[in-house]
Amino acid sequence: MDLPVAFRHPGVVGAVEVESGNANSLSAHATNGGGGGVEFQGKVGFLGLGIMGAPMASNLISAGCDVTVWNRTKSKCDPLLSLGAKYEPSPAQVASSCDVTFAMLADPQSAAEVACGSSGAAEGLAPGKGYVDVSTVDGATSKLIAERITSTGASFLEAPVSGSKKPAEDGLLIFLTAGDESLYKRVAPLLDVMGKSRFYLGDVGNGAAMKIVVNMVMGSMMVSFSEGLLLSEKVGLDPNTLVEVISQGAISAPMFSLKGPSMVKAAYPTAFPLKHQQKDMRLALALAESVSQSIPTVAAANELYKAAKSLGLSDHDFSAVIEALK
Ligand SMILES: NC(=O)C1=CN([C@@H]2O[C@H](COP(=O)(O)OP(=O)(O)OC[C@H]3O[C@@H](n4cnc5c(N)ncnc54)[C@H](OP(=O)(O)O)[C@@H]3O)[C@@H](O)[C@H]2O)C=CC1
Ligand SMILES: O=CCCC(=O)O
Repeated sequence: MDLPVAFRHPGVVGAVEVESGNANSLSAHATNGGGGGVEFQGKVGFLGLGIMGAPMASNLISAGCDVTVWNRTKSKCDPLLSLGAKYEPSPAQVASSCDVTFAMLADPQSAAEVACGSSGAAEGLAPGKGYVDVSTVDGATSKLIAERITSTGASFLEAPVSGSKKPAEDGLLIFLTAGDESLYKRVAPLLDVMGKSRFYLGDVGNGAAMKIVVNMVMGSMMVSFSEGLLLSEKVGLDPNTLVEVISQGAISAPMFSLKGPSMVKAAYPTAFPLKHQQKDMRLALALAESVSQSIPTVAAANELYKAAKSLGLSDHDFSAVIEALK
């Protein structure tokens, strides 16, 4: 297996061992909002313009890329078209008119349908083209998509992202890539427009697995934090003070400081939809089952996300899981 490659733009502080930024990424970021300068020759397709896809595509346009978009609900293309994007009426037509096509879809089913279904991207792909799936899916789905894409002669990279709505808007996502390494190198300047760091993890499935493990930790942390907020309040403490105390200690995490104050007010403005977090807990449980790894905390947390979904909170932020404990 290839060694993981870590990259981070200079000046971004983080916990991982990293290489210094390269000229490509700097030029791409330097031109954000100004146009021109991204060291990528060719047309870029973008399929799926939800909470994440829209700002990611928008950043590519702002960096001067020639972007063509498609979304199942066509009206979501309009803001991108007003920024200068082109439109094609199917994933196949986007893939056929572009050199590299990105896809940011809701779940394994939609990612497979958009890539492999009728009028799906594969129908428009050919040798020399690339397909980069940035959705969060399981490894089996990613491998199925990879097989269909590569059967056309095109190359495939999975590249799920860590980071939510705001990092997507700010071009500060973390890409967890795996698959065709030459495609990885070819799209690196584009990943650097949309993200602050990128990891190359080897064979298809490794990026998906890394993303699922990260999100299962996040989902369990959110449940534990929710329990703490409610318990502190029940015993007469101010939960806002708990948020402040946590922020100063060893378990400090941006997620707690960012979401805690609104959770105390029972407000859950959507950055990461709860239904997607529950999907990721489900994918984590299946991944763990496949290697007989016990993850009882994730199993318990998943039950709360399921309960929150049945309370009608699917499209709220995943921090709304606290409601299932009330
Ligand atoms: N939000 C976040 O913080 C993060 C999300 N992710 C992952 O990124 C992916 C996208 O998330 P996000 O943008 O938040 O999700 P959204 O729910 O906002 O967007 C989902 C996208 O998938 C499309 N879609 C859903 N079903 C189908 C289908 N059957 N056929 C075609 N298109 C379909 C939607 O189209 P339409 O507009 O027509 O509904 C929309 O473009 C998910 O896998 C999620 O887990 C990863 C990191 C962070
Ligand atoms: O998949 C969603 C991840 C959200 C985040 O990393 O903040």
